[in-house]
Amino acid sequence: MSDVIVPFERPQSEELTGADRNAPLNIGVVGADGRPRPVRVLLIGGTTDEVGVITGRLEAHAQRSFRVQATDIGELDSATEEVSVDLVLLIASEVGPALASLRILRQRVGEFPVVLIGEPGDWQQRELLVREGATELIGRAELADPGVPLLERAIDWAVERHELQHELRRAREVGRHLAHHDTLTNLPNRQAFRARLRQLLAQARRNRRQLAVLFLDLDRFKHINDTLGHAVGDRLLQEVASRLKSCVRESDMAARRGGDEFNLILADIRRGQDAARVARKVQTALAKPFKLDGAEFYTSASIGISVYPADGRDVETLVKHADIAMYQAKGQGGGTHRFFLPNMNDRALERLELEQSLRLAIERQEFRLHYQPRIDLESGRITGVEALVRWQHPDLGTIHPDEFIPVAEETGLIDGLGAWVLGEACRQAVEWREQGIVLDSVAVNFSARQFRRQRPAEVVRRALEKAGLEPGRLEIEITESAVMQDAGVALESLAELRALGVQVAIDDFGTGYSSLAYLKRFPITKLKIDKTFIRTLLIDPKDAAITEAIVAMAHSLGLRACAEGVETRKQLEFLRAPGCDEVQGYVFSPPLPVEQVTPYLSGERALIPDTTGG
Ligand SMILES: Nc1nc2c(ncn2[C@@H]2O[C@@H]3COP(=O)(O)O[C@H]4[C@@H](O)[C@H](n5cnc6c(=O)[nH]c(N)nc65)O[C@@H]4COP(=O)(O)O[C@H]3[C@H]2O)c(=O)[nH]1
Repeated sequence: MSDVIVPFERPQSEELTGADRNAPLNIGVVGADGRPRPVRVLLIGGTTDEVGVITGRLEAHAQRSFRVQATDIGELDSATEEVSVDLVLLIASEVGPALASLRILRQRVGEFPVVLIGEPGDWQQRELLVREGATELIGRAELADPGVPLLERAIDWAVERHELQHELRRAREVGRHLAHHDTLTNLPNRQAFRARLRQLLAQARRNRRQLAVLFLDLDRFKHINDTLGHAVGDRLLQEVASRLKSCVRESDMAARRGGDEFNLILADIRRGQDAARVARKVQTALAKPFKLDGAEFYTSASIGISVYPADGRDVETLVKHADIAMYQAKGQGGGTHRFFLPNMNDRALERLELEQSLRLAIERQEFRLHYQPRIDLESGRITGVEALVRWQHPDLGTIHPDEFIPVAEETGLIDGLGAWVLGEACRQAVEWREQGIVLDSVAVNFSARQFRRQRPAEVVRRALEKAGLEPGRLEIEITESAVMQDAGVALESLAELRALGVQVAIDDFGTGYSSLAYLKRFPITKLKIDKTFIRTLLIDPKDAAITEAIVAMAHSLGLRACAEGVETRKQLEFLRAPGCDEVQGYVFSPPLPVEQVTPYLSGERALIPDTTGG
């Protein structure tokens, strides 16, 4: 074996011209430092003269230098063991040895261009040689002719073709990667997740091991996306993806299903609690603030867990059950995990049925509004009513909002339903006015989603205009938790509502976590004390103290205080002392259909506090 080192800087060859000379032949020509390096050539076979001719011609090559190792065809086996080559020149006249050499080369050295220098055989033989790895074929006789730069061209073409093949392979790999990965987060996508889960299930079955599927949905993601824009939402998802990856082992998988939903596979767990540990780890990872665009965001996830084989033996069942468990976690307020339990299935089915009939209910106009009077505690006058929606289900009878508002919220059906409630309440207020019943205000509940939607004031303005109601006669009730979800954005929406002239009450006050700094700045008109405090007012001195404190705080902020859920005369009396302005509750009246409430509003019937409850 000889080793010929050819210096790198070569004068330009007169033989290679035009496109050939400038062709970008990079494979094997660029070293690790980014600088061109000699092309490593393995020259196999040939006579001493031929080896001499070839090395001479390579030395004279215009653009690159070559480092040639020559070996006999018979020594190929041992020669290729430790060489790394960029290009092979194989001299073999017979098809048999040429094919055998090509096969050895492919096995031992791998992928590289091969210029076969031999006797031109028939096309079938040529085809066979190409199939076995010959990139270019030239005749042995042509080597000797210095006037024809066939060898140089063959080398250039071989390298070029090899490079193209290489690029094609890479493009295919990229294509395959894209087909199996989510472009935003670069995590495996849903298809890849399913394929991997199928594979891991087969392994778990063989080895009698357990595995867990986690279904993860970010809490409040839609809110971030809606209010801060998709660009911030996307960056948050990317950051979440990388945190999720760091929570699982190499053998596990973190995948993105789409939107803000992710799946994890824990490939091998000893008991279910191992999955709970990972779920907690994920929550801890997500609890750290996300710094995007110079601002800090917080998110958490609702995680459902299903375990093979207890909760399912196939991909579909395990994913479905983890999804159901995730909904349960979400129902607990998010930021937590739940294991799948068999009875969750029934509840999930019920929910699905509810969702389906809720869609129909809107079309079939099965909703009615009931109105609960609100009374000024000092004068006993009815100041207004709160509109509360009821669903007259054709089979199930009256369904209360606590059962369907959350479903309507999650599915987005609240948009249509909320708009109907608002329009109907405004229309009714105008109808009462036309009957001579003038109320301070009619209150309408706005759900968190309705409020989050951009410009709730616009929806309200249109409803007022359509009904012909003065803005001051409408009160919008928004729960404390909905407002505090993103107090900064709420501040703007509330200001717009107030600018319209409508009144705004914070509902269920005391149950959420109000930032008093924000509360001070909110342009609201009323605080409604949650009925849970009123219920235990006379039993629990702490609730009594909280109620008094809320009334005092409302007054010092220049707001009215309204107590909800007042059921007894004693509660009513208690509320007088701190100067609570208004009350609402069964002690006066439950929410009533319009025909029953109207006589009270018109004064035709008097609203007398109920004494039966004590
Ligand atoms: N224990 C007790 N309860 C009393 C008493 N007086 C009234 N209530 C009930 O307390 C709830 C007060 O409404 P909320 O806090 O706004 O709570 C409402 C509100 O958050 C929501 N909701 C009702 N209608 C609508 C609507 O049109 N849109 C939206 N987004 N939410 C609505 O559903 C919740 C429940 O509504 P309802 O079932 O009508 O329940 C009503 C009412 O019937 C009492 O003395 N004792």
